[in-house]
Amino acid sequence: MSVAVRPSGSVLRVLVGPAWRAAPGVLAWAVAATTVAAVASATFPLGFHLMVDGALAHDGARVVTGVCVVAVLFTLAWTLSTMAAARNSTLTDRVSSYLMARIAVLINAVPGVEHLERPDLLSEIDQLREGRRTLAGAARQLLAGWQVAIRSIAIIVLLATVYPPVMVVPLVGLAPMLADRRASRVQQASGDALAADRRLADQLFGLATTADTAKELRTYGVTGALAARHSAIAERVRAGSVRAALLGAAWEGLGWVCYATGFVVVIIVLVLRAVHGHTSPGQVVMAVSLMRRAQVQVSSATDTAGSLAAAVRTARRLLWLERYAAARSAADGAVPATLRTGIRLESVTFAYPGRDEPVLRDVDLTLPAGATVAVVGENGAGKTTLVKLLTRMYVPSEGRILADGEDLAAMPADRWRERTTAVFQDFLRPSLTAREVVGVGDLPRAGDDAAVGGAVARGGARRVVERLPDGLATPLGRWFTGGHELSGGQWQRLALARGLMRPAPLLTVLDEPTASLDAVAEARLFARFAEVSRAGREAGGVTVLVSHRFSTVRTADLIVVLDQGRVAEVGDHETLLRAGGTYAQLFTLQARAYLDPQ
Ligand SMILES: Nc1ncnc2c1ncn2[C@@H]1O[C@H](COP(=O)(O)OP(=O)(O)OP(=O)(O)O)[C@@H](O)[C@H]1O
Repeated sequence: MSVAVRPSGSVLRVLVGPAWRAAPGVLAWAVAATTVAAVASATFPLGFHLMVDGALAHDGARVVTGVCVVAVLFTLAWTLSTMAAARNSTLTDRVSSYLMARIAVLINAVPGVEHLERPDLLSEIDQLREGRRTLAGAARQLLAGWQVAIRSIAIIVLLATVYPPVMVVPLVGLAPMLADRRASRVQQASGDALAADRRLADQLFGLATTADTAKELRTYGVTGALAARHSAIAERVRAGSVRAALLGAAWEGLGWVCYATGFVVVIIVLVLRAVHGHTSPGQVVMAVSLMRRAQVQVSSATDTAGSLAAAVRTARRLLWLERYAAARSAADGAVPATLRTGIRLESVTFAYPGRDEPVLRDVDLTLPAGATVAVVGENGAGKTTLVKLLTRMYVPSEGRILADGEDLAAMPADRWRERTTAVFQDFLRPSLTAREVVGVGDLPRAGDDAAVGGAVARGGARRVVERLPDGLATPLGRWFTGGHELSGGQWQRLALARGLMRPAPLLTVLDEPTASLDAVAEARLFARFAEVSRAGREAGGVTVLVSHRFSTVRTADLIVVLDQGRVAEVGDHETLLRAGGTYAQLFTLQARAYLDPQ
């Protein structure tokens, strides 16, 4: 699937809509002020014509009128332009904040995580994020374009009164505009080609400067190699950008040479007409002033066109994201209130988008209502992928997943997720208060101390909270001044408590969330999750545990062994042990290692 950055919808809506929504009053004021300032600034050379011809004809009244015209129009134009510039920057700031919020909402409105894992979609999102400021300035650029249009019309009308063929002078300005568009396309192609490298360089920089990764990187002594790799990629990005900038500058230079040639020819024609008495000296002065102003308009038009072209590209990316999110949020199937039969996977095959090789193949499986199910298998067997399908982060490439007969793919993902809870190996460590860190597991009850306290107790995190200086009100993490940092195991316990916030979930996923706990603590915690799940038996919730620890796995009602994306064995501990297959071998190996660590 290629990224569709070619929307048929209204780009103009995305260019102007955010400004109208973010600051309608400021926008209306800016349009009025810009219009009046543009007319005033374009017509004041009329005063030069009156002054020069009045002086040559010794007509004092005309000279005074000319001076008044220049003074009034010039003052009006400057005052309004200055005020409009200040308001426009407020407008850009407000639109930028609005867009930031909008982009965040849209990224999160996409039900799955494909757009956050696929490099080509990530590039689009990165460029949208980076281009946000340019898009925020679109209303300002459109106003600048409007100003240029008004001034250009006024200039053309005044030039026509001097010598009609001179009206075409502003047309010569098309050359730099076209050249500028060409330059902008060159820059965009380069930006697109370098996007992946840029992201990689950012990621390497982040790795080399973040505390989370510092320990491991220093232990392996890879910081030097990392810095060298970052420099090499950054250099590649820099060289590519410079090449594109030079090529763009060459196109722009060519456009301006064409324009300058036309300008010189027109001045020669006007001077010759004045020498032969076809044009008054005042008109020549006015025409030269107007032509100079026409040149400024062309320059503004090219600047505006360049910025608008960049804004249009970002607008198209925003439209793409809007459609991408809408297309993936269209499901309206019902989410069962409780599970009676359970969750069934029917011939599920799944390949990550852009990959040919399936990660899961022909998976047929029933996870009975109320059961605790352990999923085991070697690294890369597809356990986390199975969890991603169950939590609706992805939909199967083939086959279906049914919750009491209802297809998960037909349900709104957020509605299904409201009835699920999960704790992952790479769980969140948000810099929030302890209450919020746990409470976000069920946002509507995040401020309910009884609910949070209950989850803390069930998650085995009571002692962690008791040791905090301000209990649940203690800010955690290193981003807060005075934030209290926790150990890996303490964070993990809070993550588990978070996973226990939701009442009666239909699906509880524990994807190796207990790596920082010892085997006994893990077994105890899983038992607690299973207990919670059984306590809400009337909801029929299924608990899925991904673990490499067989001491925990053996307690599950059902054990699924995955091997290279296929279901190799299914059954309870006793059955699988008796069958003497992969599970029995792995279990025996691990049990022996525990009993005889030599
Ligand atoms: N976002 C992704 N895009 C492409 N391929 C992926 C992605 N995530 C995982 N894979 C691939 O899918 C396969 C299964 O990965 P998965 O994470 O499901 O395995 P796992 O059984 O959970 O492994 P582990 O025990 O190491 O956690 C692997 O070969 C992996 O490379």
